[in-house]
Amino acid sequence: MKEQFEWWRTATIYQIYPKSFCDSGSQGTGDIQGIISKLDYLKTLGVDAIWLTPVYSSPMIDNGYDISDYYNINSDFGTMADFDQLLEQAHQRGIRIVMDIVVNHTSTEHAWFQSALGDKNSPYRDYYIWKDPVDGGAPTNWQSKFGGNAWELDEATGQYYLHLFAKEQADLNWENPKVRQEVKDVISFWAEKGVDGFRLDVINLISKQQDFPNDCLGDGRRFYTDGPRVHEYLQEISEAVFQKYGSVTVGEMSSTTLEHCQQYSSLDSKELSMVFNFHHLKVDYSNGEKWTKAPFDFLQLKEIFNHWQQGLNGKGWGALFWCNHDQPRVVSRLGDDQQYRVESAKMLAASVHMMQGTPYVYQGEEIGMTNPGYTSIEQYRDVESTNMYDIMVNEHGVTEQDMLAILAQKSRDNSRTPMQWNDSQYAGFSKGQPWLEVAANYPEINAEKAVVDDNSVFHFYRRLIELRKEIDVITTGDYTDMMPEHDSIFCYKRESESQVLVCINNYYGEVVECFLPKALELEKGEYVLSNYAGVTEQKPTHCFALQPYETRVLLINR
Ligand SMILES: O=P(O)(O)OC[C@H]1O[C@H](O[C@H]2O[C@H](CO)[C@@H](O)[C@H](O)[C@H]2O)[C@H](O)[C@@H](O)[C@@H]1O
Repeated sequence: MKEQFEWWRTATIYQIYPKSFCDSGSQGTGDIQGIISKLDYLKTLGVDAIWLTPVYSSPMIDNGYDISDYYNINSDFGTMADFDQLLEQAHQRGIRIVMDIVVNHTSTEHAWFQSALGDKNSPYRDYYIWKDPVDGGAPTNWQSKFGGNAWELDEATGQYYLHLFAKEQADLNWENPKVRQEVKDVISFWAEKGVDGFRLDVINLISKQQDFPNDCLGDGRRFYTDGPRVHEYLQEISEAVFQKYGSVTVGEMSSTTLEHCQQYSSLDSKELSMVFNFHHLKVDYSNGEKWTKAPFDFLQLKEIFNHWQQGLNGKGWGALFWCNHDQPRVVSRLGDDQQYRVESAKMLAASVHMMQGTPYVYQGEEIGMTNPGYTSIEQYRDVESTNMYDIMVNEHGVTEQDMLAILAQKSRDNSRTPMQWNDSQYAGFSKGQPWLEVAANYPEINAEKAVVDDNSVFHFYRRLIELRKEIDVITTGDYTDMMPEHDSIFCYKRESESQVLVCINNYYGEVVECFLPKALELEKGEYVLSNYAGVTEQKPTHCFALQPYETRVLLINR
């Protein structure tokens, strides 16, 4: 079958957020030379590819997701020569490079927008989405994902432009064929350089319902999420660029559905290789609201995994992940980042890495980095966090103390703290003061310590990455949740004609008894991985006690 020859189905991809990864000097922000200096570390971890979040020219209102020039490197990160060196050095080590492409919107400092602003006759006016005022105000009640109305007035022309994110991120008008041609040109430029793939930012938002109705039920997302022409546009770009260059592609799908994702990532590769969806990361949203402080719903988490694992099997392909630059650290979120930090970080890792899909590891996840526990609004830098703080405190009457507690759980800055390389000043991230405060636990939690400790979270991830290449059923097997009703164990089975793999996880800090069905042929089985000493030497049994946050991976060769 074709998919057996696609490298990314057995690969693990490492996400780098360059601003926070490694500074080769003392400016306090990471750079490309810093990344090059850590390629051997990534080689030791065993990852197949790096997904690099945006390094293009940008005013950095949204840390690079506001691009002002798609053909240049942001001077804070280095030069095009540095980028070419990174590509060459990564390739020399057998590591591929996946670039982030942000084409739902551009920065308002992009030359196209600068020409369009204030001039209805600009050749670039129709590159963006402009509307006349309605009743003297915004054209619709759609909300920006970063807070407030999604339309901003262009005073010179009296029209509004659409921005689904910050007002400095203007949405492109994909109805205009010239915009689609520009997108193809941009992607071709990087593919020609030898870049191996692309991660497409919020790509399912590019097609808006053209009558732009008010949303009396919500924030407007139903009129542009998985919109009317999105599949047509993706097929057009794929045919012109991705298929031509053999690029791997992963689409970030905001608030999407399984049915659309089956089509985006269908096995005929007409659109994308795979998709990110975020439903499993909303199980700690109270009534669907992100800006709340709530415990996670364990049964709902399992239901979501079951829905997506079974729904994509044989129809599409998903990315497997807990962490990225928009999500809090998973060990703080779903694990125990104090007493059982190491055990819970490993258990959470195993529970997604043994599923079907392509795992993504976000920088620092592989050493069990935690949320920093900021206590003051001055410590935050993220545009979404600071906007929402103002809105919740000044417009919704949330107390400052409550909002700080919410940010400590939900802010995107939780994952953007500098990478903890060693126990020297600033965690070895930079010789100068970092742009965002380092988490105070870096003397204990850092890469240097992890690499020399065989029992570290780092070596557990390394083993997970290896197992994916050694055991076929991890890539190909069907998925069944064996205990969907259990209130603390997540135990699922992967099954092919020749193998059965069972991944058993205790999601809580108490010992719990686990009973495996008699039908499992345990006499042919062995434990291939565990986060507790001595388990892999044991013969599997049908009944045993699972320790706090214990994970066991059991393989049965039929
Ligand atoms: O939570 P969802 O509605 O499912 O959306 C998924 C994520 O979408 C946005 O992330 C990406 O686009 C932003 C604008 O370019 C950028 O700021 C972000 O860094 C990108 O990853 C949204 O900002 C995230 O919070 C959502 O998780």
